[in-house]
Amino acid sequence: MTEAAHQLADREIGLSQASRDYFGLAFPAVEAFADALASEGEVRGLIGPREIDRLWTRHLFNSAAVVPFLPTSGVIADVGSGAGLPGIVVAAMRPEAEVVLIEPMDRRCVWLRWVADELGLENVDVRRGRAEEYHGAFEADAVTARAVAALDKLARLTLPLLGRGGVLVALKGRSAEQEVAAATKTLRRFGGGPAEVLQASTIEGVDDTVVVRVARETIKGS
Ligand SMILES: C[S@@+](CC[C@H](N)C(=O)[O-])C[C@H]1O[C@@H](n2cnc3c(N)ncnc32)[C@H](O)[C@@H]1O
Repeated sequence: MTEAAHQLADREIGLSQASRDYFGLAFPAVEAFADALASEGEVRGLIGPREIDRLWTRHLFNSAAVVPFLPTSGVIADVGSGAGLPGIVVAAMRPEAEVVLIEPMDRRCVWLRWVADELGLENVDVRRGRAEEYHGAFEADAVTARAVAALDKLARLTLPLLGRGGVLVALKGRSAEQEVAAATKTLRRFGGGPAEVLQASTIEGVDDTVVVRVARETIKGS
């Protein structure tokens, strides 16, 4: 192992411990979710073995970064939840909200229902299907998404799920600014206001998570 690799590993372990301490104290269900992903989640093929070592720093901590941008109650939909990122983390940290997890793959829905039940998260509602199938079915106060599609496509999928004043909070990476530029027309077409690219952080000193936030300002006919 090179010196740089050692330093990186130390940083990962330090951050994992800090994250685990923080979530373990404040949100025990997030810690229980980490344990479930690392055991049953790996067995069921929901998460790769390589990801287990960076579960906190790359996945849970990253997922938790959306939470400060979300309302404390109302309906929050997570589109393309997969293994439950960020949806299950959001449900654990926003216990007063109804969290709707929209996921087309049956195997993933079975997992999401199992893990929500295991963690005692009564505010989770798993709906199998594509986001498009739920347009007009309900009006969410917020929608979250991580690693589902570039913003242009994501806007088409998610903005119609929002009521007026609702917010899309998407986890993004370094391409966020370019995605916003490419999505300008689509955002306007679906009633979105200006997209904000924000650095998000739940642990001091770590700010490499990028969140794109868009409010739905208008709805056709209103
Ligand atoms: C790359 S995975 C990301 C999963 C999870 N959000 C994460 O960050 O680990 C993308 C997920 O989006 C789901 N998906 C793809 N198209 C979708 C759509 N139109 N509506 C809802 N979910 C969709 C896939 O089934 C898959 O679970």
